[in-house]
Amino acid sequence: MDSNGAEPCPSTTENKAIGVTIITGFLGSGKSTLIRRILTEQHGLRLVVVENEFSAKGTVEEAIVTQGVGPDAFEQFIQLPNGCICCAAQDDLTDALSRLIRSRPGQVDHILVEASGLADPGPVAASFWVDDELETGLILDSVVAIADAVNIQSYLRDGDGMSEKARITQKQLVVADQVLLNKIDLLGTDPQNSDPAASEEERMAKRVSAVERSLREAGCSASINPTKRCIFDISKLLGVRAYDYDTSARSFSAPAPEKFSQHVHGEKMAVGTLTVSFEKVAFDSTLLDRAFGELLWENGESEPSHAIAEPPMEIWRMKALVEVEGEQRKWIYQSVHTLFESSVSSVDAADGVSHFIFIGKLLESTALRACLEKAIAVNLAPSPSSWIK
Ligand SMILES: Nc1nc2c(ncn2[C@@H]2O[C@H](COP(=O)(O)OP(=O)(O)OP(=O)(O)O)[C@@H](O)[C@H]2O)c(=O)[nH]1
Repeated sequence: MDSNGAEPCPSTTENKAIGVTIITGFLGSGKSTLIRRILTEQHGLRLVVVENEFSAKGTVEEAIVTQGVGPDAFEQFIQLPNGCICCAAQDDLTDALSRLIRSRPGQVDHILVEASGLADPGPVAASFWVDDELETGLILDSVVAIADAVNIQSYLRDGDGMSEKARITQKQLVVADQVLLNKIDLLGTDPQNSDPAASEEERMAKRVSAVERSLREAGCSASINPTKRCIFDISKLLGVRAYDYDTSARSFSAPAPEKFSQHVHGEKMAVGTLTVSFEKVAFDSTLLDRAFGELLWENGESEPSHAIAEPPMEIWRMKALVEVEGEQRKWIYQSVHTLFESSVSSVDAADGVSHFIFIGKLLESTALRACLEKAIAVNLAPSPSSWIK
Protein backbone atom coordinates (compact mmCIF):
# COMPACT_ATOMS: atom_id res chain seq x y z
CA MET A 1 0.00 0.00 0.00
CA ASP A 2 1.32 3.47 -0.82
CA SER A 3 1.12 6.71 1.13
CA ASN A 4 -2.29 7.44 -0.45
CA GLY A 5 -3.62 4.18 0.93
CA ALA A 6 -3.99 2.75 -2.57
CA GLU A 7 -3.00 -0.78 -3.54
CA PRO A 8 -0.67 -0.82 -6.54
CA CYS A 9 -1.89 -3.00 -9.41
CA PRO A 10 -0.54 -6.40 -8.32
CA SER A 11 0.99 -7.59 -11.57
CA THR A 12 3.05 -4.47 -11.98
CA THR A 13 4.84 -5.05 -8.72
CA GLU A 14 5.33 -8.82 -8.96
CA ASN A 15 7.47 -8.60 -12.06
CA LYS A 16 10.59 -6.48 -11.78
CA ALA A 17 10.39 -5.31 -15.39
CA ILE A 18 8.42 -2.09 -15.75
CA GLY A 19 5.24 -2.49 -17.78
CA VAL A 20 4.65 -0.27 -20.81
CA THR A 21 1.10 0.43 -21.95
CA ILE A 22 0.75 1.76 -25.49
CA ILE A 23 -2.32 3.96 -25.90
CA THR A 24 -3.48 4.22 -29.48
CA GLY A 25 -6.60 5.50 -31.23
CA PHE A 26 -7.44 7.82 -34.08
CA LEU A 27 -7.17 11.60 -33.70
CA GLY A 28 -9.42 13.01 -31.02
CA SER A 29 -10.66 9.66 -29.78
CA GLY A 30 -9.72 10.34 -26.13
CA LYS A 31 -6.10 9.21 -25.61
CA SER A 32 -5.14 12.30 -23.59
CA THR A 33 -8.42 12.02 -21.70
CA LEU A 34 -7.51 8.49 -20.67
CA ILE A 35 -4.01 9.49 -19.59
CA ARG A 36 -5.40 12.38 -17.56
CA ARG A 37 -7.86 10.00 -15.94
CA ILE A 38 -5.09 7.56 -15.06
CA LEU A 39 -3.01 10.38 -13.60
CA THR A 40 -5.86 11.49 -11.36
CA GLU A 41 -6.84 8.04 -10.05
CA GLN A 42 -5.62 6.67 -6.72
CA HIS A 43 -3.86 3.58 -8.02
CA GLY A 44 -0.58 4.04 -6.20
CA LEU A 45 1.53 3.68 -9.33
CA ARG A 46 4.44 6.01 -10.05
CA LEU A 47 4.08 6.72 -13.73
CA VAL A 48 6.17 7.96 -16.58
CA VAL A 49 4.14 9.41 -19.44
CA VAL A 50 5.48 9.62 -22.97
CA GLU A 51 3.34 11.93 -25.02
CA ASN A 52 3.30 12.59 -28.71
CA GLU A 53 3.89 16.28 -29.24
CA PHE A 54 1.29 17.24 -31.80
CA SER A 55 1.99 20.90 -32.18
CA ALA A 56 5.22 22.83 -32.55
CA LYS A 57 4.43 24.26 -29.14
CA GLY A 58 4.98 21.16 -27.07
CA THR A 59 3.50 22.76 -23.99
CA VAL A 60 -0.01 22.53 -25.47
CA GLU A 61 -0.16 18.75 -25.24
CA GLU A 62 1.33 18.66 -21.79
CA ALA A 63 -1.13 21.29 -20.60
CA ILE A 64 -4.08 19.30 -21.96
CA VAL A 65 -2.99 16.06 -20.36
CA THR A 66 -1.96 17.49 -17.01
CA GLN A 67 -4.98 19.78 -16.66
CA GLY A 68 -6.19 19.38 -13.07
CA VAL A 69 -3.41 16.90 -12.31
CA GLY A 70 -1.15 17.50 -9.33
CA PRO A 71 2.66 17.62 -9.79
CA ASP A 72 3.07 14.36 -7.84
CA ALA A 73 0.78 12.43 -10.18
CA PHE A 74 3.63 11.36 -12.43
CA GLU A 75 7.32 10.71 -12.12
CA GLN A 76 8.26 12.22 -15.47
CA PHE A 77 6.46 13.64 -18.48
CA ILE A 78 8.35 13.17 -21.74
CA GLN A 79 7.30 14.80 -24.99
CA LEU A 80 8.53 13.72 -28.37
CA PRO A 81 8.11 15.48 -31.70
CA ASN A 82 5.08 14.30 -33.64
CA GLY A 83 5.66 10.96 -35.30
CA CYS A 84 8.81 10.04 -33.41
CA ILE A 85 7.10 7.51 -31.18
CA CYS A 86 6.10 5.48 -34.17
CA CYS A 87 8.99 6.06 -36.55
CA ALA A 88 12.54 4.83 -36.82
CA ALA A 89 13.42 6.52 -33.52
CA GLN A 90 11.44 3.93 -31.56
CA ASP A 91 14.61 2.09 -30.52
CA ASP A 92 15.93 5.37 -29.14
CA LEU A 93 12.72 5.66 -27.15
CA THR A 94 13.17 2.18 -25.72
CA ASP A 95 16.80 2.97 -24.83
CA ALA A 96 15.92 6.34 -23.29
CA LEU A 97 13.18 4.81 -21.15
CA SER A 98 15.45 1.97 -20.16
CA ARG A 99 18.11 4.47 -19.04
CA LEU A 100 15.51 6.52 -17.21
CA ILE A 101 14.20 3.65 -15.10
CA ARG A 102 17.74 2.47 -14.34
CA SER A 103 18.71 5.94 -13.17
CA ARG A 104 15.75 5.89 -10.78
CA PRO A 105 15.66 2.40 -9.33
CA GLY A 106 12.40 1.67 -7.53
CA GLN A 107 10.90 5.03 -8.49
CA VAL A 108 8.90 4.06 -11.57
CA ASP A 109 6.11 1.45 -11.60
CA HIS A 110 4.60 1.83 -15.03
CA ILE A 111 5.05 3.71 -18.31
CA LEU A 112 2.27 5.08 -20.50
CA VAL A 113 3.12 5.79 -24.14
CA GLU A 114 0.60 7.75 -26.19
CA ALA A 115 1.03 6.91 -29.85
CA SER A 116 0.18 9.42 -32.54
CA GLY A 117 -3.45 9.28 -33.64
CA LEU A 118 -2.28 8.90 -37.23
CA ALA A 119 0.13 6.07 -36.58
CA ASP A 120 0.19 2.33 -36.69
CA PRO A 121 0.99 1.21 -33.11
CA GLY A 122 2.44 -2.13 -34.28
CA PRO A 123 6.09 -1.08 -34.63
CA VAL A 124 6.25 0.74 -31.29
CA ALA A 125 4.53 -2.17 -29.52
CA ALA A 126 7.04 -4.53 -31.13
CA SER A 127 9.98 -2.41 -29.98
CA PHE A 128 8.95 -2.85 -26.35
CA TRP A 129 7.79 -6.41 -26.70
CA VAL A 130 10.86 -8.00 -28.21
CA ASP A 131 13.53 -6.30 -26.18
CA ASP A 132 14.95 -8.59 -23.58
CA GLU A 133 13.15 -7.37 -20.49
CA LEU A 134 16.05 -8.33 -18.23
CA GLU A 135 18.34 -6.14 -20.28
CA THR A 136 16.05 -3.14 -20.75
CA GLY A 137 14.00 -3.49 -17.58
CA LEU A 138 10.89 -2.90 -19.73
CA ILE A 139 8.07 -5.20 -20.72
CA LEU A 140 5.14 -4.56 -23.05
CA ASP A 141 2.07 -4.70 -20.80
CA SER A 142 -0.67 -4.17 -23.36
CA VAL A 143 -1.93 -2.06 -26.23
CA VAL A 144 -5.08 -0.09 -25.42
CA ALA A 145 -7.03 1.42 -28.30
CA ILE A 146 -9.53 4.22 -27.86
CA ALA A 147 -12.29 4.27 -30.46
CA ASP A 148 -14.46 7.32 -30.98
CA ALA A 149 -17.93 5.73 -30.91
CA VAL A 150 -19.44 8.49 -33.03
CA ASN A 151 -16.92 8.47 -35.86
CA ILE A 152 -15.24 5.06 -35.89
CA GLN A 153 -17.69 3.51 -38.37
CA SER A 154 -17.14 6.27 -40.91
CA TYR A 155 -13.35 6.02 -40.43
CA LEU A 156 -13.53 2.28 -41.12
CA ARG A 157 -15.66 2.82 -44.22
CA ASP A 158 -13.48 5.64 -45.54
CA GLY A 159 -12.53 5.06 -49.18
CA ASP A 160 -14.60 1.88 -49.20
CA GLY A 161 -12.46 0.66 -46.29
CA MET A 162 -9.28 0.91 -48.34
CA SER A 163 -8.04 4.45 -47.60
CA GLU A 164 -5.04 5.15 -45.40
CA LYS A 165 -7.38 6.48 -42.73
CA ALA A 166 -9.39 3.26 -42.76
CA ARG A 167 -6.22 1.18 -42.75
CA ILE A 168 -4.71 2.98 -39.75
CA THR A 169 -7.99 2.85 -37.84
CA GLN A 170 -8.34 -0.87 -38.50
CA LYS A 171 -4.77 -1.54 -37.54
CA GLN A 172 -5.14 0.30 -34.24
CA LEU A 173 -8.17 -1.84 -33.41
CA VAL A 174 -6.67 -5.10 -34.55
CA VAL A 175 -3.39 -4.71 -32.68
CA ALA A 176 -5.16 -3.70 -29.45
CA ASP A 177 -5.46 -6.00 -26.47
CA GLN A 178 -8.32 -3.89 -25.10
CA VAL A 179 -10.56 -1.27 -26.68
CA LEU A 180 -12.35 1.60 -24.96
CA LEU A 181 -15.35 2.49 -27.09
CA ASN A 182 -15.37 6.09 -25.94
CA LYS A 183 -17.77 9.03 -26.27
CA ILE A 184 -20.86 6.86 -26.06
CA ASP A 185 -22.58 9.85 -24.47
CA LEU A 186 -22.53 11.44 -27.94
CA LEU A 187 -23.98 8.46 -29.76
CA GLY A 188 -27.60 9.41 -29.28
CA THR A 189 -30.26 7.02 -30.41
CA ASP A 190 -30.83 5.94 -33.94
CA PRO A 191 -34.15 7.53 -35.04
CA GLN A 192 -34.50 5.12 -37.98
CA ASN A 193 -34.32 2.04 -35.82
CA SER A 194 -35.92 3.29 -32.69
CA ASP A 195 -38.59 1.16 -31.22
CA PRO A 196 -41.09 3.51 -29.54
CA ALA A 197 -41.64 0.88 -26.84
CA ALA A 198 -37.93 0.66 -26.02
CA SER A 199 -36.45 2.70 -23.21
CA GLU A 200 -33.75 5.28 -23.82
CA GLU A 201 -31.20 2.89 -22.32
CA GLU A 202 -32.27 0.03 -24.61
CA ARG A 203 -32.00 2.25 -27.67
CA MET A 204 -28.54 3.39 -26.58
CA ALA A 205 -27.49 -0.23 -26.00
CA LYS A 206 -28.55 -1.01 -29.57
CA ARG A 207 -26.45 1.83 -30.95
CA VAL A 208 -23.45 0.68 -28.92
CA SER A 209 -23.92 -2.90 -30.17
CA ALA A 210 -24.07 -1.70 -33.76
CA VAL A 211 -20.73 0.09 -33.36
CA GLU A 212 -19.25 -2.95 -31.63
CA ARG A 213 -20.33 -5.11 -34.56
CA SER A 214 -18.49 -2.79 -36.95
CA LEU A 215 -15.34 -3.14 -34.85
CA ARG A 216 -15.63 -6.93 -34.94
CA GLU A 217 -16.15 -6.87 -38.70
CA ALA A 218 -12.99 -4.81 -38.97
CA GLY A 219 -11.06 -7.62 -37.29
CA CYS A 220 -10.98 -6.38 -33.71
CA SER A 221 -10.78 -9.38 -31.37
CA ALA A 222 -10.02 -7.52 -28.13
CA SER A 223 -12.57 -6.89 -25.42
CA ILE A 224 -14.61 -3.77 -26.20
CA ASN A 225 -15.58 -1.59 -23.26
CA PRO A 226 -18.05 1.26 -23.80
CA THR A 227 -16.94 4.41 -21.92
CA LYS A 228 -17.78 8.04 -21.36
CA ARG A 229 -14.69 10.21 -21.06
CA CYS A 230 -12.62 7.03 -20.72
CA ILE A 231 -14.02 6.24 -17.28
CA PHE A 232 -12.87 2.70 -16.75
CA ASP A 233 -11.43 0.51 -14.00
CA ILE A 234 -7.71 1.29 -14.21
CA SER A 235 -6.76 -2.00 -12.56
CA LYS A 236 -8.19 -3.75 -15.65
CA LEU A 237 -6.08 -1.59 -17.95
CA LEU A 238 -2.66 -1.49 -16.32
CA GLY A 239 -0.60 -4.45 -15.20
CA VAL A 240 -2.61 -6.89 -17.32
CA ARG A 241 0.49 -8.50 -18.86
CA ALA A 242 -1.33 -9.28 -22.10
CA TYR A 243 1.84 -10.77 -23.56
CA ASP A 244 2.65 -13.10 -20.69
CA TYR A 245 2.72 -16.67 -21.83
CA ASP A 246 0.27 -17.90 -19.21
CA THR A 247 -2.19 -15.17 -20.16
CA SER A 248 -1.86 -16.13 -23.79
CA ALA A 249 -2.25 -19.82 -23.06
CA ARG A 250 -5.56 -19.16 -21.34
CA SER A 251 -6.86 -17.23 -24.31
CA PHE A 252 -6.01 -20.15 -26.56
CA SER A 253 -7.91 -22.64 -24.44
CA ALA A 254 -11.25 -20.92 -24.92
CA PRO A 255 -11.25 -18.64 -27.95
CA ALA A 256 -14.41 -16.57 -28.18
CA PRO A 257 -16.42 -17.06 -31.39
CA GLU A 258 -15.96 -13.42 -32.33
CA LYS A 259 -12.23 -14.03 -32.47
CA PHE A 260 -12.88 -15.29 -35.95
CA SER A 261 -14.17 -12.47 -38.01
CA GLN A 262 -13.51 -10.94 -41.32
CA HIS A 263 -14.17 -7.79 -43.23
CA VAL A 264 -14.88 -8.73 -46.81
CA HIS A 265 -14.56 -6.57 -49.90
CA GLY A 266 -15.73 -8.50 -52.92
CA GLU A 267 -13.94 -11.84 -53.00
CA LYS A 268 -11.07 -10.82 -50.75
CA MET A 269 -10.92 -10.68 -46.99
CA ALA A 270 -9.66 -7.14 -46.44
CA VAL A 271 -8.91 -7.15 -42.73
CA GLY A 272 -9.67 -9.98 -40.40
CA THR A 273 -8.73 -12.92 -38.29
CA LEU A 274 -7.96 -16.27 -39.79
CA THR A 275 -7.19 -19.49 -37.96
CA VAL A 276 -5.22 -22.31 -39.51
CA SER A 277 -5.39 -25.51 -37.48
CA PHE A 278 -3.64 -28.84 -37.73
CA GLU A 279 -4.43 -32.18 -36.13
CA LYS A 280 -2.15 -35.12 -35.48
CA VAL A 281 1.06 -33.39 -36.43
CA ALA A 282 4.09 -32.11 -34.57
CA PHE A 283 6.16 -29.20 -35.84
CA ASP A 284 9.90 -28.77 -36.06
CA SER A 285 10.82 -25.60 -34.15
CA THR A 286 13.69 -24.66 -36.46
CA LEU A 287 11.56 -25.10 -39.56
CA LEU A 288 8.76 -23.18 -37.90
CA ASP A 289 11.11 -20.25 -37.22
CA ARG A 290 11.94 -20.31 -40.89
CA ALA A 291 8.27 -20.43 -41.88
CA PHE A 292 7.43 -17.46 -39.67
CA GLY A 293 10.41 -15.61 -41.08
CA GLU A 294 9.11 -16.27 -44.57
CA LEU A 295 5.62 -15.09 -43.67
CA LEU A 296 6.55 -12.07 -41.58
CA TRP A 297 9.63 -10.77 -43.34
CA GLU A 298 9.36 -11.83 -46.93
CA ASN A 299 5.64 -11.34 -47.05
CA GLY A 300 5.31 -8.76 -44.29
CA GLU A 301 4.77 -5.04 -44.44
CA SER A 302 8.37 -3.95 -44.26
CA GLU A 303 9.54 -5.97 -47.21
CA PRO A 304 6.52 -6.76 -49.33
CA SER A 305 7.00 -9.56 -51.80
CA HIS A 306 4.71 -11.01 -54.39
CA ALA A 307 5.81 -14.57 -53.73
CA ILE A 308 2.72 -15.74 -51.90
CA ALA A 309 -0.21 -13.47 -52.66
CA GLU A 310 -0.96 -10.62 -55.02
CA PRO A 311 -1.26 -8.01 -53.54
CA PRO A 312 0.76 -9.23 -50.58
CA MET A 313 -0.99 -10.14 -47.39
CA GLU A 314 -0.07 -8.28 -44.24
CA ILE A 315 0.25 -10.19 -40.98
CA TRP A 316 -0.30 -7.64 -38.22
CA ARG A 317 -0.46 -10.02 -35.30
CA MET A 318 -0.09 -13.76 -34.84
CA LYS A 319 -0.68 -16.08 -31.89
CA ALA A 320 -0.16 -19.80 -32.07
CA LEU A 321 -0.33 -22.74 -29.71
CA VAL A 322 1.76 -25.42 -31.30
CA GLU A 323 2.69 -29.05 -30.76
CA VAL A 324 6.45 -29.20 -31.21
CA GLU A 325 8.24 -32.48 -31.82
CA GLY A 326 9.79 -33.97 -28.67
CA GLU A 327 8.21 -31.41 -26.31
CA GLN A 328 5.85 -32.32 -23.47
CA ARG A 329 4.20 -28.91 -23.42
CA LYS A 330 2.85 -26.97 -26.36
CA TRP A 331 4.74 -23.90 -27.45
CA ILE A 332 3.31 -20.45 -27.79
CA TYR A 333 4.38 -18.31 -30.70
CA GLN A 334 3.46 -14.67 -30.94
CA SER A 335 4.25 -12.00 -33.46
CA VAL A 336 3.79 -8.25 -33.32
CA HIS A 337 4.50 -6.42 -36.55
CA THR A 338 7.43 -8.30 -38.14
CA LEU A 339 8.91 -9.78 -34.96
CA PHE A 340 8.08 -13.05 -33.31
CA GLU A 341 9.10 -15.14 -30.33
CA SER A 342 8.27 -18.46 -28.75
CA SER A 343 8.04 -20.02 -25.31
CA VAL A 344 6.80 -23.15 -23.64
CA SER A 345 3.18 -22.95 -22.43
CA SER A 346 1.54 -24.76 -19.53
CA VAL A 347 -0.67 -26.72 -21.95
CA ASP A 348 0.15 -30.42 -22.31
CA ALA A 349 1.13 -31.64 -25.74
CA ALA A 350 0.19 -35.09 -27.14
CA ASP A 351 -3.05 -34.56 -29.07
CA GLY A 352 -1.16 -33.22 -32.07
CA VAL A 353 -3.46 -30.20 -32.35
CA SER A 354 -1.97 -26.81 -33.24
CA HIS A 355 -3.80 -23.53 -33.85
CA PHE A 356 -2.28 -20.55 -35.63
CA ILE A 357 -4.32 -17.36 -35.38
CA PHE A 358 -3.39 -14.64 -37.85
CA ILE A 359 -4.75 -11.11 -37.79
CA GLY A 360 -4.03 -8.90 -40.74
CA LYS A 361 -4.98 -7.82 -44.20
CA LEU A 362 -5.65 -9.88 -47.30
CA LEU A 363 -4.84 -13.06 -45.42
CA GLU A 364 -4.75 -16.06 -47.67
CA SER A 365 -5.42 -19.38 -45.96
CA THR A 366 -3.94 -21.62 -48.66
CA ALA A 367 -0.65 -19.73 -48.69
CA LEU A 368 -0.45 -19.65 -44.89
CA ARG A 369 -1.19 -23.36 -44.63
CA ALA A 370 1.31 -24.23 -47.36
CA CYS A 371 4.03 -22.28 -45.61
CA LEU A 372 3.30 -23.85 -42.21
CA GLU A 373 3.08 -27.36 -43.65
CA LYS A 374 6.74 -27.10 -44.60
CA ALA A 375 7.54 -27.02 -40.88
CA ILE A 376 5.75 -30.26 -39.97
CA ALA A 377 8.22 -32.72 -38.45
CA VAL A 378 5.99 -35.68 -37.71
CA ASN A 379 2.79 -36.60 -39.42
CA LEU A 380 0.78 -38.73 -36.99
CA ALA A 381 -2.02 -39.43 -39.45
CA PRO A 382 -1.86 -40.06 -43.20
CA SER A 383 -3.95 -37.00 -44.11
CA PRO A 384 -4.22 -34.37 -41.41
CA SER A 385 -7.68 -32.92 -41.23
CA SER A 386 -7.97 -29.24 -40.59
CA TRP A 387 -10.41 -26.44 -40.31
CA ILE A 388 -10.21 -22.86 -41.27
CA LYS A 389 -12.56 -20.09 -40.23
N1 LIG B 1 -18.53 14.22 -25.07
C1 LIG B 1 -17.38 13.56 -24.87
N2 LIG B 1 -16.21 14.19 -25.16
C2 LIG B 1 -15.07 13.51 -24.94
C3 LIG B 1 -15.06 12.19 -24.44
N3 LIG B 1 -13.78 11.78 -24.32
C4 LIG B 1 -13.00 12.81 -24.75
N4 LIG B 1 -13.77 13.86 -25.12
C5 LIG B 1 -13.33 15.14 -25.67
O1 LIG B 1 -12.83 14.89 -26.98
C6 LIG B 1 -11.76 15.77 -27.29
C7 LIG B 1 -10.53 15.00 -27.73
O2 LIG B 1 -10.09 14.23 -26.62
P1 LIG B 1 -8.53 13.93 -26.41
O3 LIG B 1 -8.41 13.12 -25.18
O4 LIG B 1 -7.73 15.18 -26.50
O5 LIG B 1 -8.26 13.06 -27.70
P2 LIG B 1 -6.84 12.51 -28.24
O6 LIG B 1 -7.10 11.15 -28.77
O7 LIG B 1 -5.80 12.66 -27.22
O8 LIG B 1 -6.61 13.53 -29.42
P3 LIG B 1 -5.26 13.68 -30.36
O9 LIG B 1 -4.12 13.90 -29.42
O10 LIG B 1 -5.58 14.85 -31.20
O11 LIG B 1 -5.16 12.46 -31.18
C8 LIG B 1 -11.53 16.60 -26.03
O12 LIG B 1 -12.22 17.82 -26.19
C9 LIG B 1 -12.17 15.76 -24.93
O13 LIG B 1 -12.61 16.55 -23.84
C10 LIG B 1 -16.33 11.55 -24.17
O14 LIG B 1 -16.43 10.39 -23.77
N5 LIG B 1 -17.45 12.29 -24.41
